[in-house]
Amino acid sequence: MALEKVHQKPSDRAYVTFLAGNGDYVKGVVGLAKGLRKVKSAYPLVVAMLPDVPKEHREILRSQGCIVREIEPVHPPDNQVEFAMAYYVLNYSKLRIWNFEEYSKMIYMDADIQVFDNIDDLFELPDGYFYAVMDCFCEKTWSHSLQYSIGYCQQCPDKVAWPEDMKSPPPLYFNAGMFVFVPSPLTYESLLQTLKITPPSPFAEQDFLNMFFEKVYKPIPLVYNLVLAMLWRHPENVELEKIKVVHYCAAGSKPWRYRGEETNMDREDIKMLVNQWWDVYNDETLDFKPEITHFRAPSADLDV
Ligand SMILES: O=c1ccn([C@@H]2O[C@H](COP(=O)(O)OP(=O)(O)O)[C@@H](O)[C@H]2O)c(=O)[nH]1
Ligand SMILES: OC[C@H]1O[C@H](O[C@@H]2[C@@H](O)[C@H](O)[C@@H](O)[C@H](O)[C@@H]2O)[C@H](O)[C@@H](O)[C@H]1O
Ligand SMILES: [Mn+2]
Repeated sequence: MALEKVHQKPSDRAYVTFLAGNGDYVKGVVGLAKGLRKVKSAYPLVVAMLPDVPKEHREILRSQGCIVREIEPVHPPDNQVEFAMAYYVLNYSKLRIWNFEEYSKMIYMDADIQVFDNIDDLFELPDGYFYAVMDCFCEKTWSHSLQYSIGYCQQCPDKVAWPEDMKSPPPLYFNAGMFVFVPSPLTYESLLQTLKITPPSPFAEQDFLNMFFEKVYKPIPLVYNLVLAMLWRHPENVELEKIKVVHYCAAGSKPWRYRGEETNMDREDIKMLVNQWWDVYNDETLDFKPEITHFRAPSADLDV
């Protein structure tokens, strides 16, 4: 009796993260893969990885159901700028994801992000905009900026107004650790060509993406990307129980390296969020189980 295989509908939507080096960010990717499974996301996780990611790490990610895609690095033009973190120069390679044209829409998330509630609804947002959560300028990492020296932050624009004698406040600025985008060869080529003539700046590809998408950037609520510094910089803007996505980007907050010693890392809410990350990472019931192919006999015409 012939058996027909029931196929899952192939998805042209996916989450995508970025992995470089042979360090411990691979733990972040495993955590993210398990977190997306825990919230029953309908879409796979693609990992855009640089050639320097070791075979062992690639196998770990494949065994967790990740779709592994090797990308070539993207280097910014030569520059004298000091990046806010020296390793940020790596992050320009994120731009390769715009070339994943087999996907109609993707959600990018850093490997130091965890998803605690299903956010698949973001895939239904109307095309034509670049969706991401607004960042905060109050951390010392921003000390190079005019905003920081004035004490201005877009998270509380009325607290310290932008000086009258200076031109209008800076355009809304997003955190590039999470965004909804449409892969497109045209956009990809334009990104790479524009990068060649754009002097690098302290927040590397995040600054570049903010400049590139300025006119189409549409903020989405911070529940979709809680930049941890918001907890102590703008607690009035945060309702922790409603947060869907946590971004462990504050210094010392990477769960897999957490020691609780850096500034603000001894906060109870930080300890709770780090423990929640570990609960997902250590939960073996969330490990990937290769899909059992469902076979079903074609509906036989019963002789009655
Ligand atoms: O050694 C590294 C550094 C960074 N990343 C990737 O680049 C992203 C951006 O770096 P990071 O999250 O540390 O920046 P932050 O959001 O903390 O500024 C990470 O989440 C990883 O996806 C990586 O894979 N290996
Ligand atoms: O390469 C630049 C990076 O810039 C961003 O991180 C920053 C930013 O959020 C600041 O506002 C915080 O103060 C800081 O802690 C944090 O590291 C993105 O998260 C990351 O993906 C990447 O684009
Ligand atoms: Mn990050």
